[in-house]
Amino acid sequence: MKSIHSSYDALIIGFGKGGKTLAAYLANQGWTVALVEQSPLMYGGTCINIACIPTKFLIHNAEMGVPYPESIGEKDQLIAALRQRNFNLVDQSPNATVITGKAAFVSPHQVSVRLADTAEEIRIEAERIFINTGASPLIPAIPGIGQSQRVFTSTTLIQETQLPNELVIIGGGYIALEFAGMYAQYGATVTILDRSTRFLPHEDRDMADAVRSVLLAQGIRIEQGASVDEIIPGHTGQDTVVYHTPEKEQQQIQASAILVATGRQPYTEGLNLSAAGVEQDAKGYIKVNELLQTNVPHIWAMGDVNGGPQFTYISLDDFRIIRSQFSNLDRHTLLDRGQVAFSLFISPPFSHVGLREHEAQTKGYRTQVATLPAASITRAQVLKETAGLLKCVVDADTNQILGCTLFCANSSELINLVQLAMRARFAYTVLRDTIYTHPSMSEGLNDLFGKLK
Ligand SMILES: Cc1cc2nc3c(=O)[nH]c(=O)nc-3n(C[C@H](O)[C@H](O)[C@H](O)COP(=O)(O)OP(=O)(O)OC[C@H]3O[C@@H](n4cnc5c(N)ncnc54)[C@H](O)[C@@H]3O)c2cc1C
Ligand SMILES: NC(=O)c1ccc[n+]([C@@H]2O[C@H](COP(=O)([O-])OP(=O)(O)OC[C@H]3O[C@@H](n4cnc5c(N)ncnc54)[C@H](O)[C@@H]3O)[C@@H](O)[C@H]2O)c1
Repeated sequence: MKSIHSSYDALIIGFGKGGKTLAAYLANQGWTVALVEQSPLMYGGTCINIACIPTKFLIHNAEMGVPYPESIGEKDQLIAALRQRNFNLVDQSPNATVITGKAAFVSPHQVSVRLADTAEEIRIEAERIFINTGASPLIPAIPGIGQSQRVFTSTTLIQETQLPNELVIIGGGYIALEFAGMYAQYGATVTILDRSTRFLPHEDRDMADAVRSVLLAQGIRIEQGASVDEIIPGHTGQDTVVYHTPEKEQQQIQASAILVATGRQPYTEGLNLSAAGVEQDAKGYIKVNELLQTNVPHIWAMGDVNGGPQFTYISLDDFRIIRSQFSNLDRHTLLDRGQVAFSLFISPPFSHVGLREHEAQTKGYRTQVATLPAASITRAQVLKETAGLLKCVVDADTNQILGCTLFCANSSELINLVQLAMRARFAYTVLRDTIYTHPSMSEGLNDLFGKLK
């Protein structure tokens, strides 16, 4: 281990995507950098250890038919290797040091760190401080939830080596749907209990209905408007989840595992932000300006903890915003971020960028809209992945693409192509008339945009 100094040019708290990239960048520029991470099992942050990478690996294995216990073992090997690689990425730089311990502010320029191995408390000062501490699962106050041995979060469920027979998922967002698809493919009986009365409430109804029918066909039961009243711990390998429907009818379901996927909250526990005078919003997110500076000008907040969209690529873009303040590169701020695409990794993946049809109409656009069944794309037939629907929304007055939703094989790649076209402000005709390789899912864009007049 490298020796720890009492003072650094930059102190980064948390080993998230933005923070680790910034640590390597600043160290390369000759700054002295300390990166504090509370757990050796979290080098590299949430994405590689407990979120994007392990879940997408497990989803892919499920699609390939690899048995669950084997998949969990392979996943553990993969993330151990990535963890080491991420540690080296920062710590092997001569100007950067990874310090393993829990950081807490003592004053605006000083942080105490309780070292993970010795429990010793050390103090570090830094001219500039970057907070990148992420988010943690939000656990609703459901009676019995604390007593149950079968309640899991996304972090703990993917550590289970045995497949749960009956998985009940509380929530209907990203984690709920990705885990539902994955565990159903591994062979579990899956029920989603979603408090919202509408499935995928932000999506156009035609797209939401297409997703819902595919998940139902995969054997997943979906209860909308389900409010969980109680979890009753059982002694025979199952708990009882008691919930009521919008019509106030009480229902019960048996669960060998219960996944709580009801959102995530900023991770500021123990950080003692008040000692630095850093302000938080009503939900606890750290308030930042368009440069990601907090109200204390030498302290920045990046990644999930600053209340932006919770994606790894947003944390990386937060790095770009901060980098532009310490380099000769053009200034990049939150104001020029533009449209952010996302992909929900169900089978097939569901991806979106820009405005939905209902949003474009609410904003007063005169729209042209087209949809295309995924089955009409030859590549989808080749892949035997014919489920799904594609949709585009175009400004009828300017031919600009307003939004696109792709529920089809490879949509997590295709959506980046559409996003690039939107960013370049291409007319939709560019995507319609581009020569794509064959047979490819991209060719679907010829046909989708070709349906517009
Ligand atoms: C199950 C799941 C699946 C996901 N899938 C995707 C996906 O497919 N694609 C995608 O883009 N996003 C996905 N996300 C979201 C993505 O993981 C997060 O947006 C991203 O990891 C946030 O990174 P971050 O930079 O904010 O910090 P994080 O990576 O969360 O890092 C924060 C680090 O700070 C440490 N820390 C916290 N407090 C302290 C302290 N006081 N002292 C020292 N260290 C501290 C933590 O241990 C942690 O390692 C997923 C999330 C989950 C939960
Ligand atoms: N593919 C990806 O990029 C990906 C994958 C997973 C997670 N993520 C990120 O992680 C974040 C957190 O994911 P998430 O799924 O936990 O949150 P989410 O905000 O996506 O969904 C929360 C869901 O829980 C429901 N809910 C809330 N309280 C409830 C209750 N008491 N009972 C029943 N349902 C309840 C809501 O209606 C909603 O459907 C996401 O916002 C996303 O940014 C991204």
